[in-house]
Formats: sequence, structure tokens, C-alpha cells
Amino acid sequence: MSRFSRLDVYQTIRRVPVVPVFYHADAEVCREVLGACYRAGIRAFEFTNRGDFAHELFSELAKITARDYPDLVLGAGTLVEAATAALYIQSGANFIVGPSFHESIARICNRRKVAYMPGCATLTEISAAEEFGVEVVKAFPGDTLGPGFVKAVKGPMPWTSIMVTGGVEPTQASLSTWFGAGVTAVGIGSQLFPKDVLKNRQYDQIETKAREVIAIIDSLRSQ
Ligand SMILES: O=C(O)C(=O)C[C@H](O)[C@H](O)COP(=O)(O)O
Repeated sequence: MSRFSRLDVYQTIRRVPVVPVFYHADAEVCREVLGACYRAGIRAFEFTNRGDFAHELFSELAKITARDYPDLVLGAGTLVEAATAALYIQSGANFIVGPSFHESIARICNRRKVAYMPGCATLTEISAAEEFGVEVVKAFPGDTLGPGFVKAVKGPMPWTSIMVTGGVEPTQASLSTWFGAGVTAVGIGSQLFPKDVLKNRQYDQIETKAREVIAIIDSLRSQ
């Protein structure tokens, strides 16, 4: 069962509005990356369902999180069917993310009172997700939709909360554009975890970059 209510998850994401999006097949790399992000101040982390046995890696991360990072909300991403979402909920997922919206996943998440942040790319999809209780939608793929999409949605639908994922850069320019457009949070994957940094096990660089991103967002929000 999720250790956090849905409200806890949304509040955590609003407080530290950057969600690292990560997958690696090596359990030790996963543990180190999670630790580096936590030390940087990250409090919501998405592990994506990208490889065989990914749910086993996730289960281990969920146990480590409950023991060592009790205030971190751990989510499972890349979920496109209810059965797999249920598997991750049973493994301790505090929130479920996916590239697309599925009513069947929303039903399972509502049944278990777990936050669901589905990928949406049109106002119709966002509306459908909100009718199924989704509090924060994921605008995906962010770099294709662009900040103009977020601004356009917030006009007629100012109640909509958006986390943008896909192509977000951990830079002042990119973050100020997205937050300026009105996103609630950003999800960052490949640009926070460059392949060579992971290959060379330079976890301190990941920690530094994540800390920088949080500081940039804090400064943008205090302006
Ligand atoms: O599968 C999901 O649930 C996703 O979130 C898709 C991608 O992993 C993110 O969009 C990360 O994108 P980048 O930051 O461009 O690497």
C-alpha cells in the first residue's frame, strides 16, 4: 500500500517541482542515482518501466526509499495498462505515470487511492483525465507540444495543473520558459542523467545538477 496519500504526493511535487525520470538495468546504479537525487533535495522520483524485470528493481528501490528516504515519494512511469500499474502499486508505487491516458489505469489508481499523472497532448485528453480524478496531468511529449501549449491550456482551463516531461533541459533558459508558461512541475530524464556520467559512475555530478535545478526553480518562483 502507498505510504502517502494522493494529497501528500501532489504537495510534495508542488514543493519541490522537479521529478527525475530514470531507468537503468543495474540495481546498484539505480540505488546510487536515487541517493544522489535525494541528497540534492529531490523529493519525488519516477522510475520508468523500461526493461525486463523493471518491477523487481522498482520493488528494491521502494524498500530502500521507505527505510532511508521516508519523505520521498516514489513513482512508476511508462505504464500503459492497468495490470502493470497494479503490479507497481502492489510494489509500493506512490504515484503512477505514463505517456498516455487510460481510463482503466485511472480506475485502478482511484480504487487504491494512488495518484495518477497520465500523459496528455490535447485539451480533450486533459479534460477526460480530469473527469477521472487526475489532479496533475503530464504534458507529453513536452518538446513537441512546447510552452505555448501550456499557456494555451491555462487560458480556458486555469484549474489544470501540468507537469511537463520530454525534452526539458536542466538550464535557466529552459526552466524559466516552462515555469513562465505556467507548469506546476517538470520531469527531467536524459538531460539530468547523461549516459557518460552514468557510465563513469559520477553520481556527485548528478547530485550537483539536481541541486542546481532546484535552486533555479526556487529563484524563478520567488521572482
Ligand atoms: O515513459 C515515460 O513515462 C516518460 O516520462 C517518457 C520519458 O522517459 C520522459 O519524457 C523523459 O524525457 P527526457 O527528459 O527527454 O529524457
